Amino acid sequence: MKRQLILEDGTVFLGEGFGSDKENIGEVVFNTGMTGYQEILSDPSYCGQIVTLTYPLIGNYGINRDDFETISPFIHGFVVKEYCDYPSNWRNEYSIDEYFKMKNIPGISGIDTRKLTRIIRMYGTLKGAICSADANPEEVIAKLNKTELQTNQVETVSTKTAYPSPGRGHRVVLVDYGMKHGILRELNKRNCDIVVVPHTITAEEVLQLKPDGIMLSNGPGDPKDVPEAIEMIKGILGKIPLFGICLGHQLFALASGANTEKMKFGHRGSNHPVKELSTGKVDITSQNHGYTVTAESINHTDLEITHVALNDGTVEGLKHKTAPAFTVQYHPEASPGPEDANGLFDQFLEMIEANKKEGVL
Ligand SMILES: NC(=O)CC[C@H](N)C(=O)O
Repeated sequence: MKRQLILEDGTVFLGEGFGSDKENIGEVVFNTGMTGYQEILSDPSYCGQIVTLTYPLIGNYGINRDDFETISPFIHGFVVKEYCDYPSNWRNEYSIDEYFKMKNIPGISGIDTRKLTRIIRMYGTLKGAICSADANPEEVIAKLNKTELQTNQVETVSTKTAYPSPGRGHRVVLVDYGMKHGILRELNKRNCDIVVVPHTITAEEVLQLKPDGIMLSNGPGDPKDVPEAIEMIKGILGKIPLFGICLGHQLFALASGANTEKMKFGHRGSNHPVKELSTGKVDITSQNHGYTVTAESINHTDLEITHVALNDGTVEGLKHKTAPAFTVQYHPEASPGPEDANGLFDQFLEMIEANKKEGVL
């Protein structure tokens, strides 16, 4: 079935539909990862976005039971060059087409994704619609120009109630702003006694759980749209060791008095080099973000930049000068992508242990 991808700048692409035949609007972003489409389509940080993949062949290993990053995806659409309807892999359970039909997500194939990516790089991320082939482009463009994109994505994706993921190790409160399962897997692997909590949790409620540490998860949207989270972080900063990833990193920066800004087209892919300033060590990292912490805004805070992106020099890691707290813009849990930065979870646990010892003395 023919379908269209229409962008707010007036570009119209004609392609073949797969998945749901629903019409969807979203912010069109590109991801340069060569594998890992299942983790990408199920990462809640893409809530409200239409993702195009620059790797040209998508779907060849299907969808399996084990690689999801959330139970139900929040992505608004998938745009690919060549779609494979006959996946071949021993773990394969569904084709993307079958899976997207179940989850009511539209996909479009046969698109020149290289051209689309160049448009996004020139223009910046822009609004787009996946719609039927007989939709009138002018009407769709007018609608795109009128439509305000969602700003309550964290509320949409965060858990509504707290739940435990018990272990015998350190008690970690994991705030779910749109948490990827990869973060939970890493903490489980290290035997943490985890309580996953909603984004609305207050500082008092966090402290009542008597945690040894707090983790701020990744999540969708603009960090400035989650003021309750910024307040909570201000209330616990310095009281318990803190580790934040991606949106968690941005929220930590805002709570510490720094600023964030929207990037032109963001970082989304599995091979972003990041340098640790204290050692000069470079990690290849998995990334997915459209906002960044403004480097100059750090000067007036108690924060220190620990990591920078080698591609564009943007802030990739922060630590507090006095409180036990550090955060990264990239994804040490990978899923998908390289595991170079996985040791940051161990650093978090070492920080918890050091903090406990200090408490005893
Ligand atoms: N993966 C994330 O947590 C993304 C953070 C934020 N939504 C951004 O786009 O920058």
